[in-house]
Amino acid sequence: MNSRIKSVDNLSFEGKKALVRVDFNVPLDANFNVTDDTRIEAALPTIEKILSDGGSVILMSHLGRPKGGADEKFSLKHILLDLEKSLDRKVKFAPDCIGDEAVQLSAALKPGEILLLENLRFYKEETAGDPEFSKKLASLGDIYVNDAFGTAHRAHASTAVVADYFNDKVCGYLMQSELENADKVLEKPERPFTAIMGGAKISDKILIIEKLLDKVDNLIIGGGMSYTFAKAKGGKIGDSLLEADRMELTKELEAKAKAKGVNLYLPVDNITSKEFANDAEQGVANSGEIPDGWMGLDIGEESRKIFAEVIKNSKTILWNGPMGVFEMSSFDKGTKAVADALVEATENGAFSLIGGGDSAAAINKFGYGEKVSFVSTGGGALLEHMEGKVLPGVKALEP
Ligand SMILES: Nc1ncnc2c1ncn2[C@@H]1O[C@H](COP(=O)(O)OP(=O)(O)O)[C@@H](O)[C@H]1O
Ligand SMILES: O=C(OP(=O)(O)O)[C@H](O)COP(=O)(O)O
Repeated sequence: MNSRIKSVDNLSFEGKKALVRVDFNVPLDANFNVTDDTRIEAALPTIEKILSDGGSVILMSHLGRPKGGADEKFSLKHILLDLEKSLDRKVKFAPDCIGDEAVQLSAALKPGEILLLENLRFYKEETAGDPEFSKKLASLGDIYVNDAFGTAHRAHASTAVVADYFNDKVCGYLMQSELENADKVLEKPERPFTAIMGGAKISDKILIIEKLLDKVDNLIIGGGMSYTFAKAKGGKIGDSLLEADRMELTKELEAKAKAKGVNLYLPVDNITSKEFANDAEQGVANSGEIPDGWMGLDIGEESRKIFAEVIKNSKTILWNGPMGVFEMSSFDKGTKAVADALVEATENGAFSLIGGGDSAAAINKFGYGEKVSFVSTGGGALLEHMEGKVLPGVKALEP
């Protein structure tokens, strides 16, 4: 981790009010119930540390991407009960993240008490990184703590600019462990090092794939993005996902992999379907031989075997993006096979890091959360960190 930044362990919070940026951007169902509380649970150690020092905690976060002011749908009060249950404590709520009430509630906080502020993104000044807005937030606390790794790639008021107004600014335990685990993969990984990339879009992941070619021994590409590779080679992909404007790029990536001596594995067979539906008619097709009217929605049995073998023989594994439409049980076998191999490799001593919202959801769906080395709470943040970009939320904590 960046040796210039301090963590919560370097300070005592006794008698202090800590303004803590967390990433409580969690998924909600139609009734506004939290469907995955991983990010809430992940913030608990930092909160507990501050409270046990004798401090109080003011939590601030965004939820979703509200447009144009306060919007009930994106209120953080939807997560309040979940947070209280996780902490086993009462949490106060400020219905506005700045203003008189927030100031009064913060000022009245006693040691051991927690206040949650309403969604920061109800103000456009948050994403704009407005200094005046940042100053108002800063006035609520004595010490700034950033534990929002999932949002550390954003240079927003609460993730970066606010730090300018504090002498004491530190990272929380989650931020610290996210950075340390990413570094295990980035710096001197044990070999063989295998990266598994999947998911829907090449365009989202192109930078990281290029960067990884300098580091990995094996690169496995599955999921929706693999069909653009197949099409670029002259194959037939039917109605499978295609990013036509990225076809040239896939050829360049293949050439780069070859030049760097990286083994590139693409699916050799696919589970196909007539429709994007769990119960639609299914088939199997070799890669590059998917008939018109069919789409590839998962990797096939032979691909699963090949990928699993490579993964099981690896000592460092990075996984980002599912192998198929794992949300539907008919198309989750490729993703499950990769997850199984990853767990086996981890049991045999490999270090496995899983990043990306959907890969983490897949790991949790299969009940493997505790069986892999580290599941990152970051999607975009992890990828940008791995691409070698300096995360604004981390940079802001430097003295
Ligand atoms: N063959 C495919 N066709 C269509 N969608 C796919 C396919 N394979 C994977 N996906 C979809 O890709 C999505 C995940 O992509 P992405 O957001 O890039 O992953 P992550 O969040 O792990 O980074 C999932 O919703 C999954 O259903
Ligand atoms: O969920 C998040 O990012 P992710 O979807 O990349 O994991 C973060 O909370 C950042 O949210 P944003 O992408 O709206 O800035």
